[in-house]
Amino acid sequence: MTTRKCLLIVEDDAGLQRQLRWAYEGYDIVVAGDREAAIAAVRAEEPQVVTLDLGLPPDPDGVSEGFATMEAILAMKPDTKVVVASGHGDRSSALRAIDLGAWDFYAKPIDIDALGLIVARAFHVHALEAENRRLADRIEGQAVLGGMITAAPEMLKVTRTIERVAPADVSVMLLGASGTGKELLARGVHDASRRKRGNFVAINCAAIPETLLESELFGHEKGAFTGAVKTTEGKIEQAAGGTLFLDEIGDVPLPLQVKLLRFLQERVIERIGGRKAIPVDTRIVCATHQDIDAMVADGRFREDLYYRLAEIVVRIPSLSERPGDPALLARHFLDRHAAQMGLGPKRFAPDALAAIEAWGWPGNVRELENRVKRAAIMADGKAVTAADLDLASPDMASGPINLKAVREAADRSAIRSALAQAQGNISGTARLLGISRPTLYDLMKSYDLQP
Ligand SMILES: Nc1ncnc2c1ncn2[C@@H]1O[C@H](COP(=O)(O)OP(=O)(O)OP(=O)(O)O)[C@@H](O)[C@H]1O
Repeated sequence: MTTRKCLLIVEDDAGLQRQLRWAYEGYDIVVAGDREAAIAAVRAEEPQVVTLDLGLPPDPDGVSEGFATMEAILAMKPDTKVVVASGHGDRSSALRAIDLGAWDFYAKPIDIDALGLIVARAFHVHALEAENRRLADRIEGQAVLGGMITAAPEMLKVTRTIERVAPADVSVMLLGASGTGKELLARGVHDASRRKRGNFVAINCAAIPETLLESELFGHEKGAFTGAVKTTEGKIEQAAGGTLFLDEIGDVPLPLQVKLLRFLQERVIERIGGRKAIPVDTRIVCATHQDIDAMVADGRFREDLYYRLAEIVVRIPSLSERPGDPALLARHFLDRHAAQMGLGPKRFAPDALAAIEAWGWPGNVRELENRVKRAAIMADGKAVTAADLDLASPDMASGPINLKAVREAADRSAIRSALAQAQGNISGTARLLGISRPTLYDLMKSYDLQP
């Protein structure tokens, strides 16, 4: 299905209206001369992209009507890409417009070719975002792994595997780096199994001192050791009829591995200080970020326990191995945290999205969520920038980075700073950068930068 592309031109100058109406090919063009007509056109035609002159009647020399029109359009259809026209040298209104949610701006007098590029890119991004939302809705709609957001084929394969093995009551071992979503997937196993009405109990074996881990897992009888003032069930018993998630299984010490193996073989436990074997029906899902095969090979992890725990092994790709997921997840977290903290709608500035895709995400989804949450609070206006995410210099990123994106970011930042120093003068900017004017024009065109 091809969607009709509709462009709304909001312009009060009749001459410019005529010029712009014929400047584009491939779009349905609608023209409005004031706020009321613009709002009516948005309601009736639902244009994906709007070019908006800020100086509209009754305030043709000011910006108040233009901003009021933009706010009304974005309140009605927040996904609309509004491209704002700023008067000669009026960069402060342009920046204010971006802050209030405009997609981009162009400087008057109009260069039809440059504006055509901005409009084409706005349609393209609008279509991509609509597709992203459609995918996210489809995935969020899946009951089984309800909280899992992904559109990457590598991860969708993982979620399909989880859905298939969940009802089979086999033990599952999840292998993946920290913050890749292992606990979320373990919950997914539980929720998709016949045990979903039972408890899901999680324990991080690396976070509990060795001396306490046995009691945490197996429980103890009253008086079993100093401080054991009452009989206490361990996590395995608490998860009876449900699922126990053993995170960082590689950190379980060897003596405790023996006890765990006995439970898995005989399905009974003995509390510390207890004399009787208690039958317990608990399913185990475990996870580790360590190289468990190597641990088995050099005797740090029992091979017999490994085979009991790893009837099914699922490898979870790191975030950098899931193309498109960083941006998809970032938008999801931004919407969620902005709403939770009552900050009003927020969106990412183009430099933020480029930085998100370029970053290596060594801390995976957890790092992404933390950065986005912090950035939602730090951002001054509606637009969250790369600096708010603390990702201003992708060349400092650890892990795999995208060289093209790094070069582009460096080019953009050098051109912006030279433009500012030369106060928008093209010859002066080219001189500062040590390049010719035509080269500067080409670069500005390809990066959509305005003087
Ligand atoms: N695909 C995803 N969609 C939405 N949220 C996710 C996704 N993956 C992870 N998260 C969220 O990211 C955070 C980290 O995920 P989780 O705790 O499951 O990772 P983990 O691999 O178990 O980490 P660790 O090994 O450090 O314990 C959680 O808040 C989780 O809800």
